[in-house]
Amino acid sequence: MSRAVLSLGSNLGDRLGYLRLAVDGLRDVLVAVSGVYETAPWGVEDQPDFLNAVCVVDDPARDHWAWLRKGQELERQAERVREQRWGPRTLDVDVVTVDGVRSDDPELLLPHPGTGDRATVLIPWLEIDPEAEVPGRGRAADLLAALPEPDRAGVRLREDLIL
Ligand SMILES: Nc1ncnc2c1ncn2[C@@H]1O[C@H](COP(=O)(O)OP(=O)(O)OP(=O)(O)O)[C@@H](O)[C@H]1O
Ligand SMILES: Nc1nc2c(c(=O)[nH]1)N=C(CO)CN2
Repeated sequence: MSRAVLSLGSNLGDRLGYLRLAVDGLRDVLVAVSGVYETAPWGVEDQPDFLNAVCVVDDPARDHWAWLRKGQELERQAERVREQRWGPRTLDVDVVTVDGVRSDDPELLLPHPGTGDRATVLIPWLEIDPEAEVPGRGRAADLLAALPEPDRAGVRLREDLIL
Protein backbone atom coordinates (compact mmCIF):
# COMPACT_ATOMS: atom_id res chain seq x y z
CA MET A 1 0.00 0.00 0.00
CA SER A 2 1.18 3.51 -0.72
CA ARG A 3 -1.05 6.18 0.72
CA ALA A 4 -0.09 9.76 0.02
CA VAL A 5 -1.32 13.13 1.20
CA LEU A 6 -1.13 15.75 -1.54
CA SER A 7 -1.67 19.47 -1.14
CA LEU A 8 -3.12 21.46 -4.02
CA GLY A 9 -2.87 25.20 -4.55
CA SER A 10 -3.77 27.70 -7.25
CA ASN A 11 -3.78 31.48 -7.43
CA LEU A 12 -3.73 32.24 -11.16
CA GLY A 13 -6.52 32.13 -13.73
CA ASP A 14 -9.39 29.68 -13.22
CA ARG A 15 -8.29 28.64 -9.74
CA LEU A 16 -11.15 26.23 -9.05
CA GLY A 17 -10.82 24.77 -12.55
CA TYR A 18 -7.16 23.95 -11.91
CA LEU A 19 -7.92 22.27 -8.58
CA ARG A 20 -10.65 20.28 -10.33
CA LEU A 21 -8.21 19.26 -13.05
CA ALA A 22 -5.96 17.83 -10.33
CA VAL A 23 -8.73 16.03 -8.44
CA ASP A 24 -10.19 14.63 -11.67
CA GLY A 25 -6.73 13.32 -12.57
CA LEU A 26 -6.58 11.52 -9.22
CA ARG A 27 -10.19 10.33 -9.16
CA ASP A 28 -9.35 6.62 -9.61
CA VAL A 29 -7.04 6.62 -6.56
CA LEU A 30 -8.84 9.20 -4.43
CA VAL A 31 -9.63 8.25 -0.83
CA ALA A 32 -10.71 11.67 0.46
CA VAL A 33 -10.66 15.29 -0.59
CA SER A 34 -11.09 18.34 1.61
CA GLY A 35 -13.22 21.36 0.99
CA VAL A 36 -11.79 24.32 -0.89
CA TYR A 37 -10.15 27.03 1.22
CA GLU A 38 -9.48 30.63 0.25
CA THR A 39 -6.12 31.50 1.79
CA ALA A 40 -3.99 34.57 2.25
CA PRO A 41 -0.61 34.16 0.49
CA TRP A 42 2.45 33.37 2.58
CA GLY A 43 6.07 33.61 1.42
CA VAL A 44 5.48 36.23 -1.23
CA GLU A 45 2.62 38.27 0.19
CA ASP A 46 2.12 40.59 -2.78
CA GLN A 47 0.18 38.13 -4.93
CA PRO A 48 -3.46 37.02 -5.26
CA ASP A 49 -5.15 34.80 -2.67
CA PHE A 50 -4.84 31.06 -3.21
CA LEU A 51 -7.39 28.32 -3.28
CA ASN A 52 -5.99 25.36 -1.35
CA ALA A 53 -7.19 21.82 -0.75
CA VAL A 54 -5.70 18.54 0.43
CA CYS A 55 -6.43 15.04 -0.78
CA VAL A 56 -5.55 11.54 0.35
CA VAL A 57 -4.77 9.07 -2.42
CA ASP A 58 -3.95 5.39 -2.34
CA ASP A 59 -2.37 3.16 -4.97
CA PRO A 60 -0.38 0.02 -4.14
CA ALA A 61 1.43 0.36 -7.49
CA ARG A 62 2.91 3.79 -6.75
CA ASP A 63 5.87 4.59 -4.53
CA HIS A 64 6.73 8.12 -3.31
CA TRP A 65 8.61 8.99 -6.53
CA ALA A 66 5.60 8.00 -8.58
CA TRP A 67 3.43 10.37 -6.52
CA LEU A 68 5.91 13.20 -7.19
CA ARG A 69 5.80 12.44 -10.94
CA LYS A 70 2.02 12.33 -10.88
CA GLY A 71 1.89 15.74 -9.20
CA GLN A 72 4.32 17.17 -11.77
CA GLU A 73 2.25 15.70 -14.62
CA LEU A 74 -0.84 17.45 -13.24
CA GLU A 75 1.10 20.74 -12.96
CA ARG A 76 2.13 20.39 -16.61
CA GLN A 77 -1.49 19.78 -17.61
CA ALA A 78 -2.32 23.05 -15.86
CA GLU A 79 0.34 24.71 -18.02
CA ARG A 80 2.25 25.78 -14.99
CA VAL A 81 5.25 27.99 -15.72
CA ARG A 82 8.07 27.91 -13.18
CA GLU A 83 9.01 31.46 -12.33
CA GLN A 84 9.44 32.95 -8.90
CA ARG A 85 9.89 30.79 -5.80
CA TRP A 86 6.69 30.96 -3.76
CA GLY A 87 5.20 33.12 -6.52
CA PRO A 88 1.88 32.84 -8.36
CA ARG A 89 1.01 29.58 -10.09
CA THR A 90 -1.89 27.91 -11.90
CA LEU A 91 -1.36 24.69 -9.95
CA ASP A 92 1.00 23.51 -7.26
CA VAL A 93 0.94 19.89 -6.15
CA ASP A 94 3.11 19.14 -3.11
CA VAL A 95 3.64 15.66 -1.74
CA VAL A 96 3.01 16.17 1.97
CA THR A 97 3.52 12.59 3.20
CA VAL A 98 3.69 9.09 1.78
CA ASP A 99 2.99 6.50 4.47
CA GLY A 100 5.78 7.00 7.05
CA VAL A 101 8.50 7.61 4.44
CA ARG A 102 11.31 10.02 5.39
CA SER A 103 13.51 11.41 2.62
CA ASP A 104 16.20 14.10 2.61
CA ASP A 105 16.68 13.97 -1.16
CA PRO A 106 16.17 17.60 -2.30
CA GLU A 107 14.15 16.33 -5.27
CA LEU A 108 11.66 14.77 -2.86
CA LEU A 109 11.78 15.86 0.76
CA LEU A 110 9.44 13.83 2.96
CA PRO A 111 7.51 14.78 4.86
CA HIS A 112 7.31 18.04 2.88
CA PRO A 113 9.37 20.45 5.04
CA GLY A 114 6.73 23.18 5.00
CA THR A 115 3.96 20.96 6.32
CA GLY A 116 4.20 21.74 10.03
CA ASP A 117 4.31 25.50 9.48
CA ARG A 118 1.50 25.88 6.96
CA ALA A 119 -2.06 26.37 8.12
CA THR A 120 -2.96 26.20 4.40
CA VAL A 121 -2.02 22.49 4.49
CA LEU A 122 -2.84 21.53 8.09
CA ILE A 123 -6.41 22.89 8.18
CA PRO A 124 -7.68 21.09 5.04
CA TRP A 125 -5.77 17.93 5.99
CA LEU A 126 -7.27 17.83 9.49
CA GLU A 127 -10.73 18.28 7.98
CA ILE A 128 -10.40 14.90 6.24
CA ASP A 129 -8.12 13.20 8.80
CA PRO A 130 -8.39 14.58 12.33
CA GLU A 131 -5.77 12.07 13.55
CA ALA A 132 -3.21 13.09 10.91
CA GLU A 133 0.47 12.74 11.87
CA VAL A 134 3.50 14.36 10.28
CA PRO A 135 6.23 11.68 10.42
CA GLY A 136 8.95 12.85 12.83
CA ARG A 137 7.06 15.99 13.84
CA GLY A 138 3.97 14.78 15.64
CA ARG A 139 0.23 15.33 15.41
CA ALA A 140 -0.98 17.76 12.77
CA ALA A 141 -3.53 19.10 15.27
CA ASP A 142 -0.75 20.02 17.72
CA LEU A 143 1.34 21.63 14.97
CA LEU A 144 -1.67 23.71 13.91
CA ALA A 145 -2.39 24.78 17.49
CA ALA A 146 1.20 26.04 17.78
CA LEU A 147 0.88 28.38 14.78
CA PRO A 148 0.18 32.09 15.27
CA GLU A 149 -3.53 32.93 15.19
CA PRO A 150 -3.24 35.16 12.07
CA ASP A 151 -1.95 32.14 10.10
CA ARG A 152 -5.07 30.15 11.00
CA ALA A 153 -7.39 33.11 10.42
CA GLY A 154 -6.07 33.49 6.87
CA VAL A 155 -7.54 30.10 5.87
CA ARG A 156 -11.29 30.27 5.18
CA LEU A 157 -13.52 27.45 3.97
CA ARG A 158 -15.35 28.32 0.73
CA GLU A 159 -18.56 26.34 1.20
CA ASP A 160 -19.78 27.52 -2.19
CA LEU A 161 -16.93 25.73 -4.01
CA ILE A 162 -17.01 21.96 -4.45
CA LEU A 163 -14.32 19.75 -5.99
N1 LIG B 1 7.60 16.74 -1.01
C1 LIG B 1 7.75 17.39 -2.19
N2 LIG B 1 6.67 17.63 -2.98
C2 LIG B 1 6.81 18.29 -4.16
N3 LIG B 1 7.99 18.75 -4.64
C3 LIG B 1 9.09 18.53 -3.89
C4 LIG B 1 9.02 17.84 -2.64
N4 LIG B 1 10.27 17.79 -2.11
C5 LIG B 1 11.07 18.38 -2.98
N5 LIG B 1 10.39 18.82 -4.06
C6 LIG B 1 11.01 19.51 -5.19
O1 LIG B 1 10.61 20.85 -5.16
C7 LIG B 1 10.63 21.35 -6.48
C8 LIG B 1 9.33 22.10 -6.75
O2 LIG B 1 9.36 23.20 -6.05
P1 LIG B 1 8.24 24.25 -6.27
O3 LIG B 1 8.63 25.19 -7.35
O4 LIG B 1 6.90 23.59 -6.38
O5 LIG B 1 8.40 24.94 -4.87
P2 LIG B 1 7.40 25.89 -4.22
O6 LIG B 1 6.05 25.24 -4.34
O7 LIG B 1 7.60 27.27 -4.77
O8 LIG B 1 7.84 25.89 -2.71
P3 LIG B 1 7.48 24.83 -1.60
O9 LIG B 1 8.03 23.51 -2.06
O10 LIG B 1 8.12 25.38 -0.37
O11 LIG B 1 5.95 24.79 -1.50
C9 LIG B 1 10.68 20.19 -7.43
O12 LIG B 1 11.90 20.23 -8.09
C10 LIG B 1 10.59 18.97 -6.54
O13 LIG B 1 11.46 17.97 -6.98
N1 LIG C 1 -1.85 30.76 0.82
C1 LIG C 1 -0.89 30.17 0.12
N2 LIG C 1 0.29 30.80 -0.08
C2 LIG C 1 1.25 30.18 -0.81
C3 LIG C 1 1.04 28.89 -1.34
C4 LIG C 1 -0.20 28.25 -1.11
O1 LIG C 1 -0.45 27.11 -1.57
N3 LIG C 1 -1.14 28.93 -0.37
N4 LIG C 1 2.02 28.28 -2.07
C5 LIG C 1 3.15 28.91 -2.29
C6 LIG C 1 4.19 28.22 -3.07
O2 LIG C 1 4.31 26.91 -2.81
C7 LIG C 1 3.44 30.25 -1.81
N5 LIG C 1 2.42 30.81 -1.02
